[in-house]
Amino acid sequence: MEQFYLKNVDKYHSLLAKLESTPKPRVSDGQHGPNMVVAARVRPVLQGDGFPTAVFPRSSQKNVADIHDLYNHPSGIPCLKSFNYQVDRLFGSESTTEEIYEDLAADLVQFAWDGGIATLFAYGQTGSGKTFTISRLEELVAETLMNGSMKGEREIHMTMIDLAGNSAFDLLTERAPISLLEDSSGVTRMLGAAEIQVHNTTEMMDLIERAASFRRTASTLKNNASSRSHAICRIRIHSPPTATDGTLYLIDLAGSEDARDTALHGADRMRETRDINISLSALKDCIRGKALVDSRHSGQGIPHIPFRRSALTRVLKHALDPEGTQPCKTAVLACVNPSLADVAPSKNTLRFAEMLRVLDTRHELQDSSPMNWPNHRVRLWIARNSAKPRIMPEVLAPRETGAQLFNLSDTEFNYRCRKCPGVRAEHAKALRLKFWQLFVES
Ligand SMILES: Nc1ncnc2c1ncn2[C@@H]1O[C@H](COP(=O)(O)OP(=O)(O)OP(=O)(O)O)[C@@H](O)[C@H]1O
Repeated sequence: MEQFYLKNVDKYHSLLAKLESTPKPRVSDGQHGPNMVVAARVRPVLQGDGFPTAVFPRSSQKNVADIHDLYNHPSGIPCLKSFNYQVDRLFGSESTTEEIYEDLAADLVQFAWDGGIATLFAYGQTGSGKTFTISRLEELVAETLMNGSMKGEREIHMTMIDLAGNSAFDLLTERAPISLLEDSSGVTRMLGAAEIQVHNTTEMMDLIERAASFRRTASTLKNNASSRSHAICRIRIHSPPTATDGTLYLIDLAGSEDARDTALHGADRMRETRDINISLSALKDCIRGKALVDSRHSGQGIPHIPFRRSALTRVLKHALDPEGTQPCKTAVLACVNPSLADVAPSKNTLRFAEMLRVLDTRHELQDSSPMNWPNHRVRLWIARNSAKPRIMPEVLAPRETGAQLFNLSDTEFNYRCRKCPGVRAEHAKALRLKFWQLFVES
């Protein structure tokens, strides 16, 4: 495939030049939940990449990224295939890690300082900038915790471990193996892992550097020092005896590897890749399960959350358990390599990020009578539910969209109402009247 892309780079540029400068707007699908943010970072094209960028953050919609792939059409004439993905926050190639810290991580640090469990994951294909981002974030966290700007006195304790398959290693004691054992309250303890108290930024940075030097890496096609394990940095913030300890996790997940690379390295690497994929899939289910409960999507109680499926989710159980008593917040940063040759894994990464998003419906449930909805919310409902394929209010005149909904049979209308989170069947009639009122006015 790389050969195909290389051969057709000029064609790719000419097809891009012919693209409409303002793509059709993607319907905004609402706000993220209170305790979960899914962001993406597109790293710059690096000198050695050798391919043009294929991932374009939209200027008109700040949280949408377009990917334009070059498709090897059976007719022999390459053509463009475009895809778009929506996240809660998108950081383009010019964004710095400092901006990401301010926008995404600073809130988590404060949350952990105040006694909550805050977790930040960096996820993405190999060579997409996860380690680059997490390392700098760790430095910024160290500066914030140690520069005296936070209110109150706390003790800071650090643990850094590495998970490869079901094995765990302590990165602060030269990769000594450790055991993951569940205690009687169901919390997984890292037995044998050192927990070191730090008193200033230098001590904290020394530990971070020491841990980085013991991280398990291997060479992949995309990255000469690819991380083949999940690195977990746990910062326990010990409060005065009356308050609960806060915890901040910064997690650099193992890079998802390309099938070509796996094929080159044989059975061991394939097993390793399989383990990584199992743990990432379990993580996705756990994060989503918790976010669903937090956003009150799940009316039928707590969904099954597969903590036991991987060592990673066992270790993080208390941070992702909807039944846990300590408040939790999670941020996921999907890292993307924008190179044209990496379009397939970039699409996978952004699809994974989209799957993690759970939109907040709490306000809808609190105020579920559509007669009380503000007009913008009615329009959003129409955009989501008016027809298949969806009709966007920008594409069709509002009166026409409203009329189309109004003219549906009762059964069809009720069916669509039931599919919309937060709308109960008994409100369908009110919703219908509201549409009529709105569109007669418009
Ligand atoms: N935002 C960025 N700006 C400049 N260079 C970057 C950026 N992000 C990543 N890089 C560079 O890209 C290369 C790959 O980055 P990194 O090792 O962080 O990837 P990774 O996703 O952790 O890969 P793996 O999963 O294989 O460990 C490094 O040389 C890094 O310096």
